[in-house]
Amino acid sequence: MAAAPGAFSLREVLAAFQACVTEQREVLLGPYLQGWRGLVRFLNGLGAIFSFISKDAVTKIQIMESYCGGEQQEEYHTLQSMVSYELSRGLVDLQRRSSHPDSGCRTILRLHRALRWLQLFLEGLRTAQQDASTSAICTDSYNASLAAYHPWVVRKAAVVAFCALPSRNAFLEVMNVGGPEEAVEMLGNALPHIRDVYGITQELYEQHHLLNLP
Ligand SMILES: CCCCCCCCCCCCC/C=C/[C@@H](O)[C@H](COP(=O)(O)O)NC(=O)CCCCCCCCCCCCCCC
Repeated sequence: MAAAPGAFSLREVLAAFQACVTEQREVLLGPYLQGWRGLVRFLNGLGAIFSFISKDAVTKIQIMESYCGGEQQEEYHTLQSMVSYELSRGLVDLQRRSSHPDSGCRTILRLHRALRWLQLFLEGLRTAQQDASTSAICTDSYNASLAAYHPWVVRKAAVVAFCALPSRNAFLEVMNVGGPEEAVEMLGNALPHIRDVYGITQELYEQHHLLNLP
């Protein structure tokens, strides 16, 4: 079953991550942020209990959009150009947040860590049994990724919110990609692109010692 015309489908959202990587293996920030916008829209549709998560994601997307549409927008065309621009101009707080608390580098790092959660979650969702618990898949993915960077109170609130997630099949249904088999197939096609974006970003941040920005 195809998604209704005009309906919001996660297929396009995940396709944005495919459009991120150029032939030169650079990551385009436009489609990257577009992908995140779509994910947040999807998250909002899951219920108000997730709004503390989507608010934080929106704040970070907006910070990035203001750079990408601002005076120095050329420098924010790709992740690579952003890193070299901000580092060469001393626009990144490396030890503690002070004069540049919202640099592009630290803001993308937060989304990058969340992308690892997304990758693990989608992999879990794709390979789990039909009757698996989405909230257990989500909790496991979170504990194996983002949780390490969050204080206790955020971890608690996140795990409580995950309990509100629908069952695996209902979740695949709200993705609006078609039936569960089609959704699983779409995830199989989308995941290599998400992994690719994650891998390129991770390598770039490692090279420049940016993985622990405050
Ligand atoms: C489907 C269930 C969705 C669960 C989402 C899992 C992620 C849980 C993250 C909990 C974040 C809580 C909010 C606060 C975060 C900040 O403290 C923290 C650090 O920022 P700071 O250094 O500026 O303080 N921020 C972050 O780590 C960034 C979090 C960004 C989360 C974006 C989550 C978007 C989720 C999109 C879900 C779409 C699911 C699609 C599946 C088919």
